Amino acid sequence: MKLNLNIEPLSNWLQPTNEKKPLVIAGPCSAETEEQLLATAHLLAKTGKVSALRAGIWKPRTRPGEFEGIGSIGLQWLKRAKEETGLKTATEVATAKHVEEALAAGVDVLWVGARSTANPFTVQEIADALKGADVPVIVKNPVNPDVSLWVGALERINNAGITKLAAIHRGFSSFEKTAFRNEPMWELAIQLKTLCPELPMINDPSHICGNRELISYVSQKALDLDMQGLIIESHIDPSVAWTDAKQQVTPAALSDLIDNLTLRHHDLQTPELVDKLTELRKQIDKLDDLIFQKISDRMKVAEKIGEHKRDNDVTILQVNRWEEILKNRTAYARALKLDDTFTEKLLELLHNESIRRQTEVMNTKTATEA
Ligand SMILES: C=C(O[C@@H]1C=C(C(=O)O)C=C[C@H]1O)C(=O)O
Repeated sequence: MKLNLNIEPLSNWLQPTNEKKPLVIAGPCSAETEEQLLATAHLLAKTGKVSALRAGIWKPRTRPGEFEGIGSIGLQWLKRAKEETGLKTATEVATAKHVEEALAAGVDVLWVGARSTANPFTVQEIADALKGADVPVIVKNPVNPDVSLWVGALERINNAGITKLAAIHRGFSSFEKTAFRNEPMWELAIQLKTLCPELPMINDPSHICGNRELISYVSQKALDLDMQGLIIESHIDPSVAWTDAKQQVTPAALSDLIDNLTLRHHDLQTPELVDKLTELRKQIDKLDDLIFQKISDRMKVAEKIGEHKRDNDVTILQVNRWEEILKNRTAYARALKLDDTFTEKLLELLHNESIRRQTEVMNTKTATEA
């Protein structure tokens, strides 16, 4: 399936400040005071590495009673920051009223937050308010790992006539506690990119990481996955930030971080390098064929086991055997330098398919019964 969006290239509305560096949108999680926003904006502009200033004006907070954003007054601060620094401005909108006010105040880029993307009513309300406007909109992934909701939100906004469109990958809520605040689940960003290769994708390492330490690793990985830009939270003094203090970086730290990122080419630069890649890809093609032949052989044996079980009234699932396979194969694969998690996922896929095939066999009548 391909996703048919009518979109303009990112370069039509936002460009990196330097072609050797990624596109960067940066700024505080929240606009707190006019002084904080202007001081941060000036330092960010001075780095020469930032194309747009981000700041939350209306903040969706999980629990009531926390700082819920400075509100409409912040739009005037953004306007002033833009006049003084020349940086474009970006803020989150979650209601029709936010859209109207942000457009009236001349905000350059609007983004739809993860909680809004998860709710089609909210996205439709935002889309309706955007009708007739020629403003860039970036849509964060939904909080839950569901690419359809992300796609649906992009379609609703695009159907409202917005062609300056991009996606933000900010990671997904997960039940498991990991090193990340939001699990990157890179495979979902890859899925969206595969559905719509022309859709610009911007990574949000601040919200994926939840702490400063991992930001450069996640940023580099995003660039290596061919994402076009980064949106990074930066505060003049993160230690006193009213929101997300742990994940914000100073403008100076942001500047160092960008200096240390490598922007790789999308394509190889010479015919010799292309030939080398083609040769290696031929090897991959052959190996993939062999893998699938072996998987097919394995499934045929599983079906024979299924027939044997059917003829002798034995259950398909045999937990002891399954556990033995998991243990032995993981050890075998580990010795071959394969990652345990990868091996377990692969074995689970094989086991599920083996069970599905045996279920079919079980429920097929034998020649004598028919
Ligand atoms: C094939 C069998 O049936 C099931 C499938 C297995 C497999 O595909 O390896 C292992 C154990 C069973 O849950 C079996 O019993 O050996």
